[in-house]
Amino acid sequence: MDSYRLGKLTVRHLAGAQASALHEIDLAVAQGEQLAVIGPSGAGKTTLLATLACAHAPTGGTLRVLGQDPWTLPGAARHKLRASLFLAPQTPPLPPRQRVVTAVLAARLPEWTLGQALASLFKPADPDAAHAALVRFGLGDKLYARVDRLSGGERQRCGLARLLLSSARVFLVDEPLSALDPALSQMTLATLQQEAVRRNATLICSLHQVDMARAHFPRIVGLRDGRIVFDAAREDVSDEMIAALYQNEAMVQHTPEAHETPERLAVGACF
Ligand SMILES: Nc1ncnc2c1ncn2[C@@H]1O[C@H](COP(=O)(O)OP(=O)(O)OP(=O)(O)O)[C@@H](O)[C@H]1O
Repeated sequence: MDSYRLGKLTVRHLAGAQASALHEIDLAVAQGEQLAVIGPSGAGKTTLLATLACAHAPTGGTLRVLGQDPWTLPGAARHKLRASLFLAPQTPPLPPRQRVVTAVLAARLPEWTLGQALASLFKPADPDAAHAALVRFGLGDKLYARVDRLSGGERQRCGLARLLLSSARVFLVDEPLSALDPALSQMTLATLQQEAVRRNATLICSLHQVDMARAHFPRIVGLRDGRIVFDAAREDVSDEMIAALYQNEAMVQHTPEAHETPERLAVGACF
């Protein structure tokens, strides 16, 4: 079964300008596939991941998630579908005063009753599982640390450790390496990819590190101005395609019109 099938999908932010954040996106992703989404700032990567996580309703086109249309499902069924999708935002929403163990175990909230959830706030339900997840991200010594005492990179990996405790079949990870040094970046990406393979989960990861994307992901989607510029196997992605994707429009040479010549401007400036 496909994890995703998008047809001419368009998304507009309510508070945004008139332009859509995603414009007529066609995309099919098979279960277990691993792909990186790259593109300049503002290209729409975060919006795409949030839409795939069913956090944003599209304004046009079609979206099928694990064979279902999330936005025609009743609320309870959509909630159940969302539990199969793990969205790891770039800045994980971890309560600052909470212990790391509690924050990581919160990944199990969708499976718990209210009583179990409340009990785990006072006595963590499964600290061994939380510890094992943290070890895989190099945070084994932070189990009982307070979240607000973690560095930015530690907090980011703490958010990713939650993913290991979830029962998700799709991992949607937004710029997981933005606060990490090169060695931690390698380890973090390897852990995410190994876990995805282990449970045959789909991994869709937005990255600013183009070299990491090309080195580690078999499929690369290039996004710019809310549109897919290319969707290709990594061996088919050339340096020219990358350069065009990131080409800065502001740097494009502007040929002045006759009335904008320096002489004319100078005369105008004198008077
Ligand atoms: N909540 C919002 N309300 C209004 N507009 C938004 C909102 N979030 C994003 N946008 C706009 O949607 C477009 C896509 O933004 P998005 O955050 O998806 O890009 P991105 O590729 O993830 O950028 P970055 O690499 O800088 O994180 C941008 O023009 C942005 O200004």
